[in-house]
Amino acid sequence: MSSTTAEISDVSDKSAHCLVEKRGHVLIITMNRPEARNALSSEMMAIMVDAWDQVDNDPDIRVAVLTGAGGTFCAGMDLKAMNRNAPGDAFAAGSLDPVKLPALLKGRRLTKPLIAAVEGAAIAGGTEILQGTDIRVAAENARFGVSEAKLGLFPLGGSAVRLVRQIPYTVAADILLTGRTVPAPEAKELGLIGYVVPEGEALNKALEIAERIAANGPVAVQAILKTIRVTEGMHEEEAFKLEAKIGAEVFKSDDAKEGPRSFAEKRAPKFQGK
Ligand SMILES: C[C@H](/C=C/C(=O)SCCNC(=O)CCNC(=O)[C@H](O)C(C)(C)COP(=O)(O)OP(=O)(O)OC[C@H]1O[C@@H](n2cnc3c(N)ncnc32)[C@H](O)[C@@H]1OP(=O)(O)O)[C@H]1CC[C@H]2[C@@H]3CCC4=CC(=O)CC[C@]4(C)[C@H]3CC[C@]12C
Repeated sequence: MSSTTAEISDVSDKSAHCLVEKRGHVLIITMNRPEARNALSSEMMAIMVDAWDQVDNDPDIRVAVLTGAGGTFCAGMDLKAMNRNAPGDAFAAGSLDPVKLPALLKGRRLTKPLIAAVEGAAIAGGTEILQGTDIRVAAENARFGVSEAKLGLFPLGGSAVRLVRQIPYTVAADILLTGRTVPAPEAKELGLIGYVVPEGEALNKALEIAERIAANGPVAVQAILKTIRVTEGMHEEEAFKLEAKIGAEVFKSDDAKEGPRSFAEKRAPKFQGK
């Protein structure tokens, strides 16, 4: 039995706004308010932060998958709750600092790969959190957008900074300023997502990718990810120095010995993540 199809080892309270499920080496985080199209609630975001901590701190977890329940990824911030509790008041009072929004992976990135599995709408906050993921799979019916401006809001989930770094400038500016919806095929063409799969298949495809990553050497995977993160935006020469430092450490690991040994012995590697 593969790691992701192994018996579920931990499933959180099914009525919670976010479900966290460990399958083998993979942690699946499911935004779970389908009746509100998985709009972000305080409870949901608190569970997400705990899940990110679990991903980073549990050495047995090698990959994480973020998805939404009920055929929707996420409809962004809970607009009804926002009416009751305007974020502007909290900003004015200084009780909330939007420089870092760890739930949305703004100002915080995971040390393990995070794969997004998107069905249906990923709107506003939904597309904002998507930009904090590493690999993105979407169903044919998926649609994206950073629609905050349409509501007179600012995309404080980080898109005004991040989107222009992830897709071509003019398209990012268009998406941010018009708030228009981007269908999955266009998102794939832009490189905002990497895979388009038939409706209902996003999670399966994401788990298939997760399994491939989980089968690789964890020390190498995490070092590659770290290098991508820390060298982002750096001059090449400076970046290569950091890359060399991080990369050379990998060669000291047991995993780096096990890989070539398994090849010579004509068997699958058994990586320990050390
Ligand atoms: C600013 C940052 C982000 C902002 C936003 O995301 S704004 C949200 C924009 N979203 C939208 O405009 C999408 C609205 N929804 C739709 O268009 C459609 O529902 C859909 C296309 C998604 C689906 O269509 P559908 O036909 O299938 O379904 P419907 O019939 O329309 O809906 C079904 C049902 O769901 C309800 N629904 C849908 N969407 C929402 C929603 N977004 N909110 C509430 N309810 C929704 C709909 O009403 C129907 O219900 P019914 O009862 O039947 O009517 C923010 C990102 C992060 C924030 C920070 C987080 C940390 C902080 C904490 C704080 O306490 C506050 C400050 C802050 C720092 C916070 C600040 C703001 C952010 C940065």
